[in-house]
Amino acid sequence: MATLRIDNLHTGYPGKPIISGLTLPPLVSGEVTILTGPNAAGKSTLLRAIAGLLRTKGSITYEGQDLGPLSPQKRAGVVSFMPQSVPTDINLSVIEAVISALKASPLDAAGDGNEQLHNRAIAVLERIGISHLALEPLNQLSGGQRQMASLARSVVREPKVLLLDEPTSALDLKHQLKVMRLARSFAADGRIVVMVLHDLNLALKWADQVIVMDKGTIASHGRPTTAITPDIIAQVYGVAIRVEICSLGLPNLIVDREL
Ligand SMILES: Nc1ncnc2c1ncn2[C@@H]1O[C@H](COP(=O)(O)OP(=O)(O)OP(=O)(O)O)[C@@H](O)[C@H]1O
Repeated sequence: MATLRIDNLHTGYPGKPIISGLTLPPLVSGEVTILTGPNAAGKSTLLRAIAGLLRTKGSITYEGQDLGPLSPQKRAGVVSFMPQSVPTDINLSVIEAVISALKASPLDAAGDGNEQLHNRAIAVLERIGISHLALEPLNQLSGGQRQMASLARSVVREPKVLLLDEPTSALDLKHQLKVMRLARSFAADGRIVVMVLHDLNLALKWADQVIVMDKGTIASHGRPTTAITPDIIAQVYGVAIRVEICSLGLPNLIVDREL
């Protein structure tokens, strides 16, 4: 079992510290961790820091190896980050965008020729269920289609750690379930999957572990029904909720009122 450890992490933006001394529970391969919490809690900042996109102090280790000193290329071979907003100005087809994510990756450096890169990209589009969009220009896709294409770009490098920032925010109900099922299957491949989600019902039903962040710190963590309780949600969001077990035996969150 591979483990990502984040200890005493400090990060933020120039002149604007957001996270100061954060230690996360271990993130392990095979598991989906859902990171949730109010707007501006620091969730995206945390993912960006793990991805190596922000200056950090403290330690981020994968399998005991400090990721800090790795070159961007080596780090991208370990960690892949799907950002919240998908660029709309890329003048590429979906398949070209997925292949471009592979270029300069360790898989490319391993000497795979263009045909292998193309086949790898097609296989990912098929797995994600969007091979019919392969030749569509990225900038002419719907928001949800673009989000699925962005997911393809983030997984094509076969990262050990997959960081997905609100990957379901533009998706209809069916595609939300599809992405949650895919996230579980990426974990089943042996990856560490971390997703930022606002939908606490998806978190309750699909996560192995939930981390609730608030103001750059951890408000709670653990198995979904341990981390998401009426007390924690009242404290962090100022909202009264109930968690009931539905007829399928799954936890279901009902929002009652603002407090
Ligand atoms: N590029 C940036 N430069 C400066 N400050 C930033 C930048 N991006 C985010 N911030 C600030 O960092 C804080 C945390 O933002 P972050 O995006 O990490 O929150 P979040 O928990 O992901 O929020 P949301 O749920 O609204 O997406 C906010 O106060 C925000 O204003």
